[in-house]
Amino acid sequence: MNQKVARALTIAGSDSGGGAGIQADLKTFQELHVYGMSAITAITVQNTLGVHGIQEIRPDIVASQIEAVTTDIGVDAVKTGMISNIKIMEAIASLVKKYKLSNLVIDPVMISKSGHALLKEDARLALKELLIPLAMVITPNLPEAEVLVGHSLDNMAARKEAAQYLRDLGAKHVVIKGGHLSDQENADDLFYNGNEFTLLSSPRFHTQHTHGTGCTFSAAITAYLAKGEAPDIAVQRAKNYITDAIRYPLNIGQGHGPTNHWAHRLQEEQNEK
Ligand SMILES: Nc1ncnc2c1ncn2[C@@H]1O[C@H](COP(=O)(O)OP(=O)(O)O)[C@@H](O)[C@H]1O
Ligand SMILES: Cc1ncc(COP(=O)(O)OP(=O)(O)O)c(N)n1
Repeated sequence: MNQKVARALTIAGSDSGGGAGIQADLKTFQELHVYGMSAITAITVQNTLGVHGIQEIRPDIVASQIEAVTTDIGVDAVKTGMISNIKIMEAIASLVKKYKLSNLVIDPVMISKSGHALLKEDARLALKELLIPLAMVITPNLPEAEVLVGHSLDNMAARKEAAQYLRDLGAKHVVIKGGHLSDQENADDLFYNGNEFTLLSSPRFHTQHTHGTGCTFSAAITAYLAKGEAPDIAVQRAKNYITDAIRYPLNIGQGHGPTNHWAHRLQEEQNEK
């Protein structure tokens, strides 16, 4: 077997509970048959009930992790998740430029669903100025998009304008995720490629097991980009992946449990029986 292996790097925080962050990203890469690598930005003490502590990693150590894998193994696509402070953000942006990591997916993680701040307020501007201009795809959830544009986005016209604003900052493709629109029947994400708007649509499942949905979705986009898919296709395939991962929950933990990374295999396994 002499097959080319697609390689993806996640630059994100560790979630000890395994539902979000680095752990969710690596599980997603593995499930989608992409070789996964990591640069850890912070260690969180976390479970399905919440975030109980954070230890940031030194910026030079974050940078060294990125350099180590980029210069040796190589990276076909990269994603960022939790980047809590400006110094780490500066280090990442400079290496993305140095190594011309063009397939960059930015999940602008700010607050966990349990309400814990994962990005310092003074780092928001750096996110806009340093990282977003480098993005192939950016995937804010609704509250994150509102912070980035600085006002509420309570209707579709406002969300389309926000997507254009993020394009103008330099992100080539924008997905404003609709998971937080809990009064809507569907979980629809607004995708914008600079020419047209598309809805990535799925049924909305009434479940408390949505911890790490954003991480898993952005990791799946990264995996498909690493495999050579165009961004328009990568986001749709990632939407299918996260939809199944939410549709068939694992029912783990006492709080907001993780998504099911094996779910996309259930159909295949049924067919094999
Ligand atoms: N209850 C749900 N049912 C179906 N899809 C969902 C649900 N909640 C979130 N999603 C989907 O999961 C992905 C992540 O969205 P979201 O939860 O908004 O992000 P985040 O985890 O960053 O807050 C999106 O594709 C969104 O539409
Ligand atoms: C270490 C770490 N990174 C990111 C998040 C946020 O994950 P997300 O996919 O947005 O889902 P929720 O945690 O908000 O449910 C996290 N919690 N931890």
